Amino acid sequence: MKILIIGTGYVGATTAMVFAEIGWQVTGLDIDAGKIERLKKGQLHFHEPGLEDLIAKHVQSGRLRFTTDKAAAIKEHDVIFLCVGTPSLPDGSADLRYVGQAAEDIGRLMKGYKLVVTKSTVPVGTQEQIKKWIEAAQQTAYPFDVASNPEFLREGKAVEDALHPDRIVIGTDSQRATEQLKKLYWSFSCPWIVTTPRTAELIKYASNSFLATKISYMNELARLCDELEVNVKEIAEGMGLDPRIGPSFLQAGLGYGGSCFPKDVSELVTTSRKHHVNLRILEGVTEVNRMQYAYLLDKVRSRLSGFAGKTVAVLGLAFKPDTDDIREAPALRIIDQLLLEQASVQLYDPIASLPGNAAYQAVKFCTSAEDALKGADAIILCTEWPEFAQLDWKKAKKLLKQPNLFDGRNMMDAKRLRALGYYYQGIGSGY
Ligand SMILES: NC(=O)c1ccc[n+]([C@@H]2O[C@H](COP(=O)([O-])OP(=O)(O)OC[C@H]3O[C@@H](n4cnc5c(N)ncnc54)[C@H](O)[C@@H]3O)[C@@H](O)[C@H]2O)c1
Ligand SMILES: O=c1ccn([C@@H]2O[C@H](COP(=O)(O)OP(=O)(O)O[C@H]3O[C@H](CO)[C@@H](O)[C@H](O)[C@H]3O)[C@@H](O)[C@H]2O)c(=O)[nH]1
Repeated sequence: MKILIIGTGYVGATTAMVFAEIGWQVTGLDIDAGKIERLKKGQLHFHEPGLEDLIAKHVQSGRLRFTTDKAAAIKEHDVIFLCVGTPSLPDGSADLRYVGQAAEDIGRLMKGYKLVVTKSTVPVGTQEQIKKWIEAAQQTAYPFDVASNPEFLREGKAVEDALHPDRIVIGTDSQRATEQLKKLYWSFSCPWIVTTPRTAELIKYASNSFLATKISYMNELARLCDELEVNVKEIAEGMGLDPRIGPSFLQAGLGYGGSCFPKDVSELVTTSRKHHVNLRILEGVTEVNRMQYAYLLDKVRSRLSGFAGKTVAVLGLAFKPDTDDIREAPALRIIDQLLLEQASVQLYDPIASLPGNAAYQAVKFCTSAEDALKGADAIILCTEWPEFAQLDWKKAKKLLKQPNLFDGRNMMDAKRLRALGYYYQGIGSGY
């Protein structure tokens, strides 16, 4: 079986690598010629630890190739994975235009049986819609099957997650598709869930929304911790030792960002409303997350008695470490607000950069953390890059105008920094 991956972003490039790694012949197809040119040379167009080396290895061996030639690619491959983006529409629901375009291409250009597998995160009922799009575009009624196979990898840990998944979920009504997918994933020994397309689609949204719920729960609790002079990190530790709760996703901070949680929670809430079901917990999760950055910013504003004329060092831009992805990054909301309130912003991130638009012209993008601290009245830590913990904070204090440190990721040792003379505030850092 030859595998075609449509869309070579985070999920597509990683999926292509995984199938090449277990021995299949794989082609990546994208409409973005710039991305394909780089991938052909074994270069990645985003930052993901370990992925570029593996892609380069398989490009060199000839097991992995990349193209923009839709007609040839669709004709030559029996199994096609859809890995295109599904961003949010203004009403919060998923924009399926890229999925629709890819399905239409498949219908129009197929010349024999195809198995079309959706890895993109898509709303419940999308497999039925994909079938209709393909059928509508077909000139000859070649047979095909569709299947949902949601992806659970995390950015920054994509290689590890994709090569060692904790489950594989397959949603299809076709026995032939199930058998083909089991053959494709031959080397994986994790649990399998084979179910209906709708169930598979909902498992993905339910998983992301539950993880987002854990985070918002801890963020709300952190606000109470601040009032009660209790440290939320110790609460998380105490809770996490209960195996029914588990230690992960209990870190309070600036809230969740990235290309998945915000849009997926929003899609599930929007779809539910269309079915006259109000997911009140998830509405609360979204609301807590929306205001979490403002919670920290209020503390900074109050400490500085307003932002006008003040210099603020923002450390970290990416929505989390080990990625250059800034989609829905809390740091962006913070920078927007600081600029609005006429602060001077000095920003540093080890790999992420600001969008090139005029709104951010006023931000001084620095080449080191130390550079960003020079003359600052306050520091806001927005991403828990390890290099920030390793900074010489004693020396750093001398660079600052005022030693105010606001830790949006609760990553620093509060006692040590206070002993060094910093005014330190985390989120729910309590005492
Ligand atoms: N990023 C993640 O960590 C992650 C994890 C799990 C699931 N997902 C889901 O996977 C999907 C893809 O996410 P991503 O982050 O990889 O997106 P992305 O934006 O990084 O990549 C999507 C790619 O698809 C290409 N594309 C769009 N339309 C196309 C078409 N008709 N033909 C060929 N290529 C086309 C784009 O040019 C782009 O390169 C989304 O539904 C997302 O929710 C993402
Ligand atoms: O305890 C925690 C854990 C995470 N976060 C934040 O939550 C966001 C998302 O983090 P993470 O889940 O690690 O990153 P993603 O790459 O967005 O991965 C999520 O979204 C993907 C896309 O759907 C899924 O495939 C993954 O399973 C799911 O973890 C980030 O802003 C983190 O800073 C917290 O604030 N506290």
